[in-house]
Amino acid sequence: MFCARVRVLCSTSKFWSLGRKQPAREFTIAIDGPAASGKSSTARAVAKELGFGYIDSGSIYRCATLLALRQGIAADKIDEHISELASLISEASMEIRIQKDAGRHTIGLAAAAGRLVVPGVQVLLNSEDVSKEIRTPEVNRLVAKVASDRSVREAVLHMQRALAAAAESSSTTIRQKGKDIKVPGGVVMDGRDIGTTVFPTAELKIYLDASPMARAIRRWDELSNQVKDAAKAKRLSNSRNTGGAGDGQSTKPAVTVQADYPSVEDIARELEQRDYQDINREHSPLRIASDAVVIDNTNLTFEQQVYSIADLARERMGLERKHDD
Ligand SMILES: Nc1ncnc2c1ncn2[C@@H]1O[C@H](COP(=O)(O)OP(=O)(O)O)[C@@H](O)[C@H]1O
Ligand SMILES: Nc1ccn([C@H]2C[C@H](O)[C@@H](COP(=O)(O)OP(=O)(O)O)O2)c(=O)n1
Repeated sequence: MFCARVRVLCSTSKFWSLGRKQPAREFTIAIDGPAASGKSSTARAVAKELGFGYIDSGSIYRCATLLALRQGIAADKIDEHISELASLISEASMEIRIQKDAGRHTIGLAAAAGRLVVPGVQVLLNSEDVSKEIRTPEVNRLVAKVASDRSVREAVLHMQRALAAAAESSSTTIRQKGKDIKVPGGVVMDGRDIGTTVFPTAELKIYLDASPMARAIRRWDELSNQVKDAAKAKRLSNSRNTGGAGDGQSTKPAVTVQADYPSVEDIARELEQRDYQDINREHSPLRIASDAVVIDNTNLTFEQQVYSIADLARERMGLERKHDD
């Protein structure tokens, strides 16, 4: 059930090299910020609100990291194998599929979003669904290191721009106050350097932030929901295999929810380390673009942040705001 689908085959697509002129765009929203500040969930919901395309640029760096892990490249050997890795990325095909409905894995997200629809995203690397594999602790640990290399960033930049060009929605006309108004098509992309490097002329740049503890707690909530979900699925499959549905006849012990996910403090440490690497790297570090609107969502609801960004975009497109503050 997909409402949008983009595919980029790196080796055959038309690319734009670093520094060359960007393709003309209608309306681009760049959302940057530190890890777990709410970028991707917000970007997906804003894209859905405005009928725009969406690209999660972090997933491209995560795919690059997965390629490195699968090649057996050790974390401390990345530098030695970087040109091999950059050509693997250039030869890879990647597809980002936007799902209409929030899937099982987004239960926490759906709760946070209230009545907002937050589409899920499926990521395909060389036609294989790697949506889950790119979010494992191994990838989390290595991704900032992989993303710090210039040749990797150059290969990913080509992919980002090509994916965005393919994902951009086309313009439509609406009737407002008796007048026909052109609504531009567009794309929302989230990451670390979208407003500074990838789309420096984006029509709207948002820098999303939240306190380190709020971010760690949100990630912990996500993990604990995933673990509970997995345990529930296992319980269901066990009860199916034993022919009962929790009827007390089963000889197998009930599956208990294992606390095999990290503590909030562990997550806070991991986020802090990754932020440090992203902020202090030489190439395209995480920075607040001078013309970005900074939103600290520590005390905002998910809906508040999505609606305020969507309304800011509407204002800049010459449209009426839809939500009152
Ligand atoms: N304002 C908010 N209040 C509470 N939870 C939020 C808010 N914004 C985002 N979240 C939740 O925070 C978690 C991390 O968000 P995510 O979009 O994955 O961040 P990022 O892409 O920056 O890593 C998700 O579970 C999301 O639903
Ligand atoms: N435009 C981007 C997007 C992500 N990155 C890097 C930096 C991050 O540590 C990793 C993973 O990004 P991702 O957005 O998936 O990470 P979080 O969801 O915030 O935990 O990729 C980047 O350097 N530039």
